[in-house]
Amino acid sequence: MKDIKRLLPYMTKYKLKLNLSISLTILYTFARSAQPFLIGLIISELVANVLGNTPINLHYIMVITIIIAVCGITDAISDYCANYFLIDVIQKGMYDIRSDIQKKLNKLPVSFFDTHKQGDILGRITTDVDVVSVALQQGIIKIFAAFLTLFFSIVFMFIRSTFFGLLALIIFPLVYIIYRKLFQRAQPNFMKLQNELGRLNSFTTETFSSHDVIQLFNQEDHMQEKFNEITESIQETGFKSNFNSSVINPLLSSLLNLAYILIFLVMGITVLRNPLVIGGFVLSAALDIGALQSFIQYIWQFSSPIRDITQLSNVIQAAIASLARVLELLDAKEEKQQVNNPDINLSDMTGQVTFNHVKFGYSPDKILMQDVNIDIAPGSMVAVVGPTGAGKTTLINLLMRFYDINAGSICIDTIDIKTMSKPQERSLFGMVLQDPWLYAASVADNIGSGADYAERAQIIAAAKIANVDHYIRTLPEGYETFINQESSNVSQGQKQLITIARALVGDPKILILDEATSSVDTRLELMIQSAMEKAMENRTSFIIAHRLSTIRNADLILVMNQGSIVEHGTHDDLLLQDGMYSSIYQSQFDS
Ligand SMILES: Nc1ncnc2c1ncn2[C@@H]1O[C@H](COP(=O)(O)OP(=O)(O)OP(=O)(O)O)[C@@H](O)[C@H]1O
Repeated sequence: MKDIKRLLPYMTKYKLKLNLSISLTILYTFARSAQPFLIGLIISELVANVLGNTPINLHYIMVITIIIAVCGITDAISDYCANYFLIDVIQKGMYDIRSDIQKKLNKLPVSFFDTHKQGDILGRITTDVDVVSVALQQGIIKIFAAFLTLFFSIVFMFIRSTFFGLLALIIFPLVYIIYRKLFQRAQPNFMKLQNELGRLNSFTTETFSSHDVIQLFNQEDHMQEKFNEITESIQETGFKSNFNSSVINPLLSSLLNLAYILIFLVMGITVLRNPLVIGGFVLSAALDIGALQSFIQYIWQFSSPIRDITQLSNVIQAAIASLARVLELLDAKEEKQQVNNPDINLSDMTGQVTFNHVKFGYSPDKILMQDVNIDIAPGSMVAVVGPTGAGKTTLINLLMRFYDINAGSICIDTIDIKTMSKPQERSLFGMVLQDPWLYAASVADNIGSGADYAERAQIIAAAKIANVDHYIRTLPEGYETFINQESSNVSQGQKQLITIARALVGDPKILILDEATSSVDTRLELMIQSAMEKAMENRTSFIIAHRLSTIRNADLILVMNQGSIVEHGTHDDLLLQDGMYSSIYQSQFDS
């Protein structure tokens, strides 16, 4: 219930349309419920005229018939319009939820994505929001209309006969108790089902994105087994939840039929014993034929809204589970919003970097870096090397403040990076990641995204430094060539050059290059190497090097192992030390 309340602001934002929809629903359910009552009035009048041997009161019958026609037309038109406005409100509400999720994702810390799988997040934005939207669309108006129809029907029944009105009311506590019991039984399974669907989403995203690797390592059978395990669990929880939910409808229908039989029985008795007197109390006079006809119609009509409510039970239960997953994402702890520090003049910064007694662990109980100290002069080229898992990427992650350190400080130009806002700090950096990721947009937009408001001249200048201007000009539409979703219309090496241009477009003070491990042909490799060398000129640069041949000219080489800097110096110094660097270098040289 608390979760459903959280949805309300998304709907009430569109107050006018929502109120219109609610008013029109009240109108059409009233008009619909009035019809049996009005027909009953005509029948009563006809019967009274025939039995009393009086002429048929045509005027009365005519007036009521016109009212019935007006009710019928009002019913149809307002039903249509109520749906129209409600669907509009719901779709706008879902749009708002999705954009809130998108905004939220931008505010979440990097560590959130370490613990939440991509496919699962994707499922929450797409499927879960959709399940909520369908339930609101199919459910909310039907359930609201169902309750109103029941309410108005009872009101009309009471107008005709208080006793039978009361009798009809006994159905409701019965329906409520059964519905609540079955609903509670099915709900945990619906939650499990939505989570399992999230797991399937993650699994398929992972397998599709690494399809070639799976085939390369003959992992198809293993993946198939994992897939079967998830889908079997979905099948099992899907059966349990939907079966429990689907039992509600037939069970309630049987009970309703029993209740009707009871009511008809009492009606029959009142006709035989008029008035019905129990224990000295006059409970009821027999209904006349018109009233009897209205009652029978109302009682049969009861089943329709009750059936609507019960039939929608599984849609609603699935939506409650999906809503919980959506809200969990919306409630995730955000990174603190930071304001730019006005005392910092970014354009005056030189790119000097220091790490002072930095201590860090991805989790507090597993410290990776105990005491890292580095001092890098502005404009130096720094290479970070070391075996896999040594902490090279972590060092960069900390410098970029993707994670906060446990102790110590990291400074740029003696200013602790914690005193800057993250956007302020990150505007000092250009970054070339190991995976040269491009998004579906033109080449120019891809390069331009490396800076705020990059002009065409800046884009071309960056492409020239990155040795990629000539290649771009040979493309069918030059800088306007559209790079497709998978970036499959540019080669791996060309992608790397474009990402170098992207990193340079904002003329950053500090450049980070995570050297790609995948090999490209020798000519392209030379082009990439020369692009990187040009890119590093006149700025502080960090290069995570996998091929030591690229870093011989580095001003400083940091050798990392198990989170610590175990050696540092120039290439020649380190070879003389004959330590870890020397042995890594030797092994690469030998191979
Ligand atoms: N997001 C993370 N959450 C938890 N542990 C992590 C995370 N990222 C890295 N680690 C762990 O931290 C250690 C250092 O990892 P890091 O990625 O910095 O190494 P690396 O030197 O860059 O390795 P490689 O050369 O293989 O890229 C490893 O033991 C790794 O398992």
